[in-house]
This record gives sequence, structure tokens and C-alpha cells, in this order.
Amino acid sequence: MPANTMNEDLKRERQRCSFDPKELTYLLDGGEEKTEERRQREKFFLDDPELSETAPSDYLSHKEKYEHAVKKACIVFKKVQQLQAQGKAGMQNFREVLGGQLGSAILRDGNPLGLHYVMFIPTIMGQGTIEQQAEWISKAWNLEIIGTYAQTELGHGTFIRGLETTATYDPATEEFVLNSPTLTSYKWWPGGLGHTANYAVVVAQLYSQGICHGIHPFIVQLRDEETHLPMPGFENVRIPWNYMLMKNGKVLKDGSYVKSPSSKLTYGTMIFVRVVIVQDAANYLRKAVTIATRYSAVRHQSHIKESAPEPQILDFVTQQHKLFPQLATYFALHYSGAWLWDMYNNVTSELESGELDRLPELHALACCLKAVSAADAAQGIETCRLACGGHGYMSCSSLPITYGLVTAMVTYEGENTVLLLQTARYLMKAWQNCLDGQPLTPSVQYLNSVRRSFGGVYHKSVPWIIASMQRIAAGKIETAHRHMNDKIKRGVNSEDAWNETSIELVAASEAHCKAFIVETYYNSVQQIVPSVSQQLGKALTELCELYAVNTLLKNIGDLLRYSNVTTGDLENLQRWLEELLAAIRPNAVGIVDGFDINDAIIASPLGAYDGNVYERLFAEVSKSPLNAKPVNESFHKYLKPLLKSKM
Ligand SMILES: CC(C)(COP(=O)(O)OP(=O)(O)OC[C@H]1O[C@@H](n2cnc3c(N)ncnc32)[C@H](O)[C@@H]1OP(=O)(O)O)[C@@H](O)C(=O)NCCC(=O)NCCSC(=O)CCCC(=O)O
Ligand SMILES: Cc1cc2nc3c(=O)[nH]c(=O)nc-3n(C[C@H](O)[C@H](O)[C@H](O)COP(=O)(O)OP(=O)(O)OC[C@H]3O[C@@H](n4cnc5c(N)ncnc54)[C@H](O)[C@@H]3O)c2cc1C
Repeated sequence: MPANTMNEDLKRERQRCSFDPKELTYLLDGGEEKTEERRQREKFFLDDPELSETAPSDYLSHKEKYEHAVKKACIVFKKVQQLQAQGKAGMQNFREVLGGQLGSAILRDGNPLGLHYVMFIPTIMGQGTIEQQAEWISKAWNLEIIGTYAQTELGHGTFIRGLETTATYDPATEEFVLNSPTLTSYKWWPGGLGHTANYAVVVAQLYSQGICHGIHPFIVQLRDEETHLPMPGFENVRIPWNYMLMKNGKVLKDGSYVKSPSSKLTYGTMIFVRVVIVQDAANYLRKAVTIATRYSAVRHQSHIKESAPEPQILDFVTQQHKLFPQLATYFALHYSGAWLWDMYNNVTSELESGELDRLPELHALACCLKAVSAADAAQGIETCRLACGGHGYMSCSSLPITYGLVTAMVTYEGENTVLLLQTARYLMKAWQNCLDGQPLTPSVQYLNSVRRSFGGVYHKSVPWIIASMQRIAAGKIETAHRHMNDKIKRGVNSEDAWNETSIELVAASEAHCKAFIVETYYNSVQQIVPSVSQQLGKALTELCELYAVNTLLKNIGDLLRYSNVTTGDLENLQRWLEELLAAIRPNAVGIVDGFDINDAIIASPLGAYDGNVYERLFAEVSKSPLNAKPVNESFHKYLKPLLKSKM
């Protein structure tokens, strides 16, 4: 590849950008110093020859992929320890390097130590007593043991009250006896459980004094610490009394059970991971949209005017409509994720002091935000892939693998529909409170004001859109609530009525979440704009407007049903959408440059900073072992005899 050449289209795009992309980078990182630290950290990992790929992992067998991943995860761990010794890494960096965007570049096919950091350590921190934390955290932190989170079973993932694994307390020996007696009670899915972990937090039904107390977490050794051979199977495995994580519910040595202040505190790790997923989903989307935007600036195809040369495909307005909303969605999820992270930290410290009041609202928001961010990021990444035509289909484009990673988020840590129904439960109660004149929590306050006014004259502003989306959400919540109660009045029992209304309940939950995202995004941008340059402020505002307009236009049916919008208003909205796409067009490459994603993390010939798409694509396919020889052996073995026999 010619050294140091920059694609001419990208050069021009960079000259056209109205703001300095560095300013956006510093804004997203939290300051110039933070950007420098991040870049240094990335360099420290990505420049290590032991970590850079010699050949793409696509050409390795399943076994080789696993072995490479373990090798790399160990190198990464040692490097994180080095950083830690220099005071340059904390828990957050462990997650970033081992599980986040940087991790996904080094460990493309998944990280065998991921669950150790994302769930095992956080569960001990959230569910263990101070003594248990002292015993286990440093061992886990220093990787003297490797853990995972074993909750899901072959028979149950969603309905965790239905888990079959039992932990029965034996006061005679002061031990718990763990048992997975059936095929469906096998622990199934936990990351790293197969070959990597030697310990796990196992979630099991607690029995003591003959009574079942519901599910609780236990630390169980899975493999010998020296030989790594599996411990004898999951039948009557005995673990010491203090291996039950007892910060919340506990069993005293005599077998009496002391209830947790809330049985739902056992579900705390799941809230934590749901909060983290919102940020991860945003980051993967940002990577995909960087690839598709740069590619679309380099790729020329077809005609807009017959007399002119073939345009950059980014000039097709339909292409802009595919990509720019994804740019905006990144920001929307980023700011909503940051908001949720703050709320999570505040509520967690309230829980530490025994205050449980805000837990239901946190749960309701974490559930719907996890569901909507996973679904929207997955769909956005797929849109980016399709926007790159045939080259997006190639696995070296990194788009298929990114989609694969993000679509899994729809299922794990609470399947999306199930989580939206959890939020709906909260919304139904909120609506009832609203009808009864009871106080409402901040995230559902809007129900009161929307109930009073069902109208609102169109004006070209995000606040009007927020009000419209809240009207849609409130309308859907009211409809679902009414339909459910109508059924109950007709004699349907409340559980059946819930199931029969669940399509509308899920829709209400989604609408509530979208209204929340638009409002949070808008408030964040309003706060930021005064502190950045006028040009960047304008670009950020345009993206926020685009997110708002586009989201509303995707829900025209709902808007017509739940507000007094006119067809003229809809035409105005469509015009506004088109104006915004045109306004964002000159800044598109500058915005993705501002994300400042290292080429090694982008890992796609379509999305590199220099835009040498075709040279990089060619170099990539040359790495295929199939291209090493002109004739493959299978020709002589199979094709040739077949061809001969037909002669
Ligand atoms: C679906 C539910 C929520 C249902 O639970 P349930 O006990 O049957 O509850 P219910 O009767 O419907 O509701 C009872 C009540 O409990 C509340 N609640 C439910 N969850 C929480 C929570 N986390 N925090 C705080 N409160 C919670 C609900 O809101 C209900 O409250 P309410 O009675 O209405 O006042 C639950 O079972 C669940 O969370 N299922 C999903 C399982 C899951 O997330 N598994 C994760 C496995 S680990 C994994 O996937 C790792 C992947 C990570 C990776 O690979 O990186
Ligand atoms: C990549 C990946 C990694 C994972 N890692 C882990 C891990 O480390 N540890 C761990 O313990 N687990 C892990 N899991 C398991 C994961 O948490 C479960 O798959 C998830 O909770 C969904 O449960 P399920 O598979 O039983 O689906 P099911 O609950 O059987 O869902 C199947 C369908 O039934 C519907 N459904 C189920 N219940 C309801 C309901 N109440 N209302 C309406 N519809 C319903 C769902 O919407 C869905 O359409 C992982 C899963 C994946 C895919």
C-alpha cells in the first residue's frame, strides 16, 4: 500500500468540516488530558506485537480461536497490572481493556476473562459481606482465581425464580449442599464456564430448615486450582457456610434465615450489567457508523446528474438518511447511558445506607434503556452494514462481527421483551397513581402534565417533539391500562389480562423509553452548548434535532393517534428532516473523526482514517489461506473425478 497517502475525498471532507474534530474528541473523553491518557493506553496495548493479529482470526479453527483468546487475555491482564502498578489503571480500565471497545479489538471473538470482570467481581462486591469481599476480591483481582456468573440453566434463563439448582444448608457440618439434579438444571451459557473459570458465583434456590427461601448467590469452586481438572460433578457438592454471599439475605450457623431488606437486592448485579450495556451498545454503534460514513465518502457509484461524475454515495440523501440518524443515536445513547450510570451510582450508595425508595425507578429505567439501546444499536449496525453494499457483507469489514456481538445484547442480561414488560409494570402503577392523584417519581412526572393537555400546536423545536413523544407514551400507557382493566372488569383474571394486553404494554414501555432518551439527550446538549465553540455547538444541536425529528417521524401512526398533529405539520417535520441531513452532510466525516477511534480498533479496510479502502481490502483478502495456492487439493480429490465421470 502506498505509504502516507490520504484519500482525496476524505481530504476534502476534512477541509469542509465546520468545527475542529479534536474539540469533539476532548468533549467525549472529558478533556484533552483524558484523551491523551486514553490514546497512550490504547497505544500501550495495540502496539504490542504479541497482541497484534498475524492473521485474521476468521481463518482459525474454533479451538485455535479459544486458545489465542486465552493467550491474549493473559497478556492483556499482565499489561493492565503494569499500568495498575504505575497508578494508571483502575476497575473501569480493566473493563475497558478486557471487555470494552479496546478489548473487542484485541480479542475479536470474545474474551474468556470477560465475565470475571463484568459479573464475578461485581457480584462479590455487591452481594458479599465486608469479610467475604476481603477474602475474595483481592484473589479475583489478582487473577489467583478466575470466576464467572452461573445463573442461567438449560431450562431457565428469564424466569429465575424457576431455577432448579438447590443449595441446602446442613447445620451439622455448617455447609451448603449444592445440587443440579436434572438435565434442565445444568448451568448453561455462563461465559468462560467451559474451560476458563475455576470458580463461579452459582445462583441457586436456598433451602434451610426445610424451607425454600428463593434464589441466592454462592461461590463454588469448579476446577482444581493446580491441575484445572473439573471438580466432581454437580451432585451434592459441599461448600463451606461462608461461601454463600450474605450481604443481603443470610443463613445463621444454626440454619435460621435472616431476610434481606428487599428480596430484589439479589438481582443487583443484573442492574449493574444492564447499565453497562447501554454504554457498550453506544460504543459499538459508533464504531459501525464510523466505518460506514468514511466508506460512503470514499465510495463513488451511479449518478445524481447524468452530466456530472459519479458522486460519493454519501451524497445520496437516502444514504444520509441511513447513516446520520445512527450518528445521532450514538450521542442519544451515550448521554442517556451517562445519565443512567449516575443514577445507578447514586441509588447504589442510597442502598448501602438502607434507603430503598429509588430502586424500583432505577430498575424500570435500566430495563427499558438496556432493551432499547441493545435493539437500536443492533439495528443501526445492521443498517450501516447494508449501507456499505457488498463490501459490508465481508467479514473483514468488521460489520458482521460487530452486529453479532450487539445482537446478543438483546438476549442476555434479561431478554428485551421481558425487560420492557418489567418497565410496563412500573408504568401501569405510575398511571394508577396519576389517576389517584398520588405523587409520581421524576421519570414519570410527565404523565400528570400530559393528562391535563392532550394538544399542543406544532412549532419547529425539540421541546415540541419531546412533548409529542410524551403524549404518545402517555397515550399508550393509558390505552394499555384501560384495556387491561376492561378485561379485568369483564371477569378475566389479572394475570391473564396482563398477558392479553402485553403487546400494548411493550409498546407503551418503548414509547416511554424513547421519550426519556430524547429528553435526556436534549437536556445534555443544552448544558454542553454554552461551553463549546459555536461551530461544535451547532453541529451537536443539529444531531440532537435529527434524532428527535427522525424518531418522531418513525412513529407517525402513533403521533396521528395520540395528538392533534395535522398532515401539514407532518410535511413540515419531513422538510425539517431533509434540512438537517443537508446541514450535517459537510460535517459527517468530521464527526466520526471526532470519535477518534484508533484504526486497529476500527479493524476494517472500509473505515480506516486514510480511506484507502480498495488497497486495504485487497491486502485483507490476500491473507486468506485459500489464496496461498493457485489450485486447492479439493479440485483433484473431488471436482476432477466428478468432471471426468461426466465426460
Ligand atoms: C424477569 C425478572 C425481572 C422477573 O423476576 P421475578 O422475581 O419473577 O419478578 P416479578 O415477579 O416479575 O417482579 C417482582 C418485583 O421485583 C421487581 N424487580 C425485578 N427485578 C428487579 C431488579 N433487578 N431490581 C429491583 N427490582 C426488581 C419487579 O419490578 C417487581 O416489583 P413489584 O412487585 O412490581 O413492585 C427476572 O427474573 C430477571 O431479571 N430475568 C432475566 C434474567 C437475566 O437477566 N439473566 C442474566 C444472566 S447473566 C447474563 O446474561 C450475562 C451476559 C453478560 C455478558 O455476556 O457480557
Ligand atoms: C451470548 C450470551 C451470553 C450469556 N452469558 C450468560 C452468563 O454469563 N451467565 C448466565 O447466567 N447467563 C448467560 N446468558 C443467558 C441469558 O441471560 C439468557 O439467555 C437470557 O436471560 C434469556 O433467557 P432464555 O435464554 O431462557 O430465553 P427465554 O426466557 O426462554 O426466552 C425465549 C422467548 O420467550 C419469551 N418470554 C420468556 N418469558 C417471557 C415473559 N415473561 N413474557 C413474555 N415473553 C417471554 C422471550 O421474550 C423470548 O422471545 C447468556 C446468553 C447469551 C446469548
